[in-house]
Amino acid sequence: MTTPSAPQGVTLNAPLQPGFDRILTPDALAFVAQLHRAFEPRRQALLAARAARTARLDAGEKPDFLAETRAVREGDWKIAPLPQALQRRRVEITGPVDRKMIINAFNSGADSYMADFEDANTPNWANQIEGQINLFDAIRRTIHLAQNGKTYALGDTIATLQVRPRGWHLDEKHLLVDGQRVSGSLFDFGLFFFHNARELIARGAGPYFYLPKMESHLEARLWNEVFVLAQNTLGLPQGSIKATVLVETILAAFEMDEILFELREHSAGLNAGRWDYIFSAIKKFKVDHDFCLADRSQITMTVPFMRAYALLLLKTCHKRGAPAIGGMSALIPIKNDAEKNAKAMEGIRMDKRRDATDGYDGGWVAHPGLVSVAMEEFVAVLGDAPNQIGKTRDDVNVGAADLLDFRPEAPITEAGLRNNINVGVHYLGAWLAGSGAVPIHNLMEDAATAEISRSQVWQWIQSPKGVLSDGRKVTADLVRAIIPEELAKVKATGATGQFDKAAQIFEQMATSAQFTDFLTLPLYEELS
Ligand SMILES: CC(=O)SCCNC(=O)CCNC(=O)[C@H](O)C(C)(C)COP(=O)(O)OP(=O)(O)OC[C@H]1O[C@@H](n2cnc3c(N)ncnc32)[C@H](O)[C@@H]1OP(=O)(O)O
Ligand SMILES: O=CC(=O)O
Ligand SMILES: [Mg+2]
Repeated sequence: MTTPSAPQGVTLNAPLQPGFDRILTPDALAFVAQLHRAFEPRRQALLAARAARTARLDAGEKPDFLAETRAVREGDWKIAPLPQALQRRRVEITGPVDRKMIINAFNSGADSYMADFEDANTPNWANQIEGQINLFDAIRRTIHLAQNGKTYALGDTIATLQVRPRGWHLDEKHLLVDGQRVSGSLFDFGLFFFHNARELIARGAGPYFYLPKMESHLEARLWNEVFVLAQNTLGLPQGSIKATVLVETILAAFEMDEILFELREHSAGLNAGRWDYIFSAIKKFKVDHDFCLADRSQITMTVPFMRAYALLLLKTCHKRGAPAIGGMSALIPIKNDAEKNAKAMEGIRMDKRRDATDGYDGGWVAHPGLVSVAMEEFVAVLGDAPNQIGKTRDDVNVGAADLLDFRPEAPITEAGLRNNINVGVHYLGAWLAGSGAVPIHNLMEDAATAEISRSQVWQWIQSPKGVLSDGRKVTADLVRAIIPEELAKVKATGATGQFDKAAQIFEQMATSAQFTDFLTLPLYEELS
């Protein structure tokens, strides 16, 4: 519908539930429309460039560091100084923008909190707008909640807020400008920035963001231009915005210096987004018959290509005076099983110890129950220091071949195949029902981890190397036979979700000859 007060050319295709008008004001919509008109052609051109690059990779091209940006890599420059609020980021908690979780995350004891409109979130209309309302209230400290006999409000000391808008590939179909869907990135960023940038600055912090799933420095340049226009429009000083880029695609790993350089006035460093990174490696080399990774559980941070990526990210950041933030272990606290829980906590401890010892300035956790364990590991290395950006890693030497050293290839097991199918069906079903982050088999699953599961099944069917350790080839027929069995197991957990529909979509995505670029693209079209 076009509301009477909607700006020229702006159409809202969704119900205005009570309170939504606080966010969807005519001025805020006009701001998003301004961003759309300024940047949508570039977004589309960059998405087309992704597709063209994919076609070249499918034809056998191997990524390498860019010849045309050698001067940037070899130049002596640093990012702009960090604001006080982003100097200390030893533990960052992340989570969906649900009201209770927002309050819990702010109060968790973490230095920073990344409110997630991306991997941990189903971008249905209610989640997107309620998430904006929740953040609006939290920033002004008016947020509170009474639920299940408990009351929730912000404590005196809260984490520094960072917000992750959706990636460039996603649309927001409920807002049309001049008849076109707007970008999900610009919708999430635009509404948040319009309402909160000034307020955040007045409260001693600023509009801080995490930027997901970029594949090139040109995509970072687009974000930088968005920031410049946004700051000018609101009359805020250039450089007020700070953004940390997730290096979570294999192609971005070849352009880390360039990404920091593009955003240098607005940069708050890089983060090693491990799960999307693994997914991206599978996606970009999906038709390379020499490439086929083992069971998902085998692809840890210490396998050759992941270790190379983590060290190169760290070295690149510190050379440029930028924070290097570690990614997330999928381990979460395990209720009612002390032994398993102790093992999970030890896993978290080891993960953070490795990052801190390597030189990372902080790392992500998925759950408030993990903050103190992660903090202990960073404090053990950093002491009172806010970060260890001064620890340069000139000893690290990572080349293209190291980033592309895709091992291990074995084992691929029936248990691994079943687990991928089970997780895929469960996650897709939960996502369709509105939950973008779910505990499955005692692990955090979100859009990035689920992407690995479903893309591995696709690749194991397509690749000659997709052979189980008992000698059976993974085939579409085998996968079709297993799906109903795993669907029944998912339903038997009593979890909430649209699992029958999820199983259909999973089967289609896993067994069709064509690879689906992002699982969230077809799923989004299923949302009303
Ligand atoms: C690949 C990536 O992009 S990683 C980043 C994206 N992923 C994420 O952010 C995942 C964040 N984590 C989560 O969503 C959740 O921890 C889950 C879904 C994995 C598990 O959630 P639950 O099953 O609800 O956990 P659990 O029951 O143990 O929660 C205990 C309490 O902690 C709260 N909690 C759990 N995780 C979080 C979180 N990340 N932020 C804030 N509060 C949280 C719960 O709301 C609950 O609160 P309550 O006691 O007041 O009711
Ligand atoms: O966004 C983080 C990731 O690991 O993916
Ligand atoms: Mg990710």
